[in-house]
Amino acid sequence: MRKIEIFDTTLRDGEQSPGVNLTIDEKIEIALQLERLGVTRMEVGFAAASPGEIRAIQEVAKRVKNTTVVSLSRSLEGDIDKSWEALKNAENACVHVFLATSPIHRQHKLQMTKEQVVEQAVAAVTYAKKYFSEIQFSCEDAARTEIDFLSEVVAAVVKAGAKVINLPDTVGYMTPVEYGNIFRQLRERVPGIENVKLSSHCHDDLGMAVANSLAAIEGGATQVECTVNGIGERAGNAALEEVALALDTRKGIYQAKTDIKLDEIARTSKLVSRLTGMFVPGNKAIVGANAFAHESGIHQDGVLKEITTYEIIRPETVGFKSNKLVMGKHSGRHAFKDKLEELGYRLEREQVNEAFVRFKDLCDRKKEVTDDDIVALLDSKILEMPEAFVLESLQLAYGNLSVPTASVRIALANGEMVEEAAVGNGSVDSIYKAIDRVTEEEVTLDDYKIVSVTHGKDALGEVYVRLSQNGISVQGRDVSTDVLEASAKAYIQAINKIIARRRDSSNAVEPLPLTSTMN
Ligand SMILES: CC(=O)SCCNC(=O)CCNC(=O)[C@H](O)C(C)(C)COP(=O)(O)OP(=O)(O)OC[C@H]1O[C@@H](n2cnc3c(N)ncnc32)[C@H](O)[C@@H]1OP(=O)(O)O
Ligand SMILES: CC(C)C(=O)C(=O)O
Ligand SMILES: [Mg+2]
Repeated sequence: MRKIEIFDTTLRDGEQSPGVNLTIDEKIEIALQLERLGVTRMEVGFAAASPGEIRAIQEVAKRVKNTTVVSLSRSLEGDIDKSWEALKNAENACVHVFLATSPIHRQHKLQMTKEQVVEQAVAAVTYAKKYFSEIQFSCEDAARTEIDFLSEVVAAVVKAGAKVINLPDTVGYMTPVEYGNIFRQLRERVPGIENVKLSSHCHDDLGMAVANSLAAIEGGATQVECTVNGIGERAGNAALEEVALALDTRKGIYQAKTDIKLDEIARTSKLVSRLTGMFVPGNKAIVGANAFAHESGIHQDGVLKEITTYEIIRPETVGFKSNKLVMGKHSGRHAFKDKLEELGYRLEREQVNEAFVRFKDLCDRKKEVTDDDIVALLDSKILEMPEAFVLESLQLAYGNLSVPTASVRIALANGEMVEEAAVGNGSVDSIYKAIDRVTEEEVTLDDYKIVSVTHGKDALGEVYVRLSQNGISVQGRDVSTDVLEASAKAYIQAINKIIARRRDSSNAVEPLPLTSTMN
């Protein structure tokens, strides 16, 4: 079996998804889960993008010990210096230097000749050696680069000291046969290529990112770059979970294995979805809500007789748990703690107690509490920030022929209670106007999404909002059986985040309340 290394770029290319902007704490959160998932490398950001990005990479690098932490850099000394600043305390660090090689990018974007591209790529790799023992070089838009020139650039950067060569299909243009052949041809043409790792990086513009990644493996790649849930620039990147499961399920074909702990996939997917606000469609392979659901009679008959008639992967394989303990109002602390451990959380006694109170509160509102409900409760707790405002109560007067009126009672940090009411163009609008009157914050609501995270009439609804104020953009989320309450809490959480960011423009990292002990 060949070993395939998984290079996760959820925190870099994944964060390039429009509307996604992770805080430092959120990046740490996801990074720790990626480490548990078993990725070989994780690209945490692009250090030169901002001082906050450098701090995020530094904070992740402090905590992650078993995975190589990567920062992306243009082929510029200044970018490489910043990556070093971000990574110098990492246990295992790698700089990922890139330069576009295709004619379109050379001519229109870089306005450089072939000779200048080779020269700048070599100079960058040579400069990076000053700091880093592990250097990955990417020929951006490799897939649309003339094969002779691609071979020339790769030969030059390998000679200069690059240890990993990544050949991205930056715009998702390739077919599997074409992309696999690029790897085959480079292996034939470039002297010394057997001494470096070859890596794929595929985008999903034509829906072929995973197929192309697998074709790259067949062509000789030993590293695959991908993101959780396939998020990323434009249509996204190859989905990590799909690559991992394709290799595992069809090992007879690919003869390859990864270090991915498959049963951590469901948890990782949920965490990334919640923190990025990029919801997973129901029909998404491996992690969609319907990925293991059988709806039609003939299928149901088949799986009842023999599960493999319609199921090629067991849900447990990727960490979807079967409900062994039924949790509800009559459950005690022991059963709850057992359930948390079954779901993969290892919490301190105090944290269990705190979660238990929230669980009991939910039981009063919901007949049966499912595993998803509990994970949602814990994840919403993880997101809590220092609170300038706390919603105490919410009342809404609504009728289909009258204007909705919301009244809110909100606790301020000094303990004072403030009440306000407002009318609006709908229930949510009236709630948000009443909250604005209390907080006196001028914010713009850039995005509002609502999804059902569990099933049934009393299902938990998750609300996601994105707010901005003077260039600061934050997300807020909350989960509740009452979507209007969740809407109010998500909005207040986002306002609290804006205040925290503004107050602490140096952006010191808050200790993580729960997940540092999540298993
Ligand atoms: C395919 C990918 O995903 S690549 C990664 C994309 N990710 C990002 O861009 C996110 C982070 N980016 C940023 O924060 C900003 O773009 C920065 C800080 C890096 C640069 O900002 P600015 O200095 O304002 O430049 P801007 O982004 O407008 O333009 C990019 C410049 O870099 C140049 N450039 C692009 N790629 C490279 C490269 N690999 N090496 C060297 N220069 C490059 C462009 O030609 C352009 O140069 P010009 O200003 O001389 O025309
Ligand atoms: C920076 C590179 C690796 C990239 O993201 C791409 O080419 O898509
Ligand atoms: Mg990319």
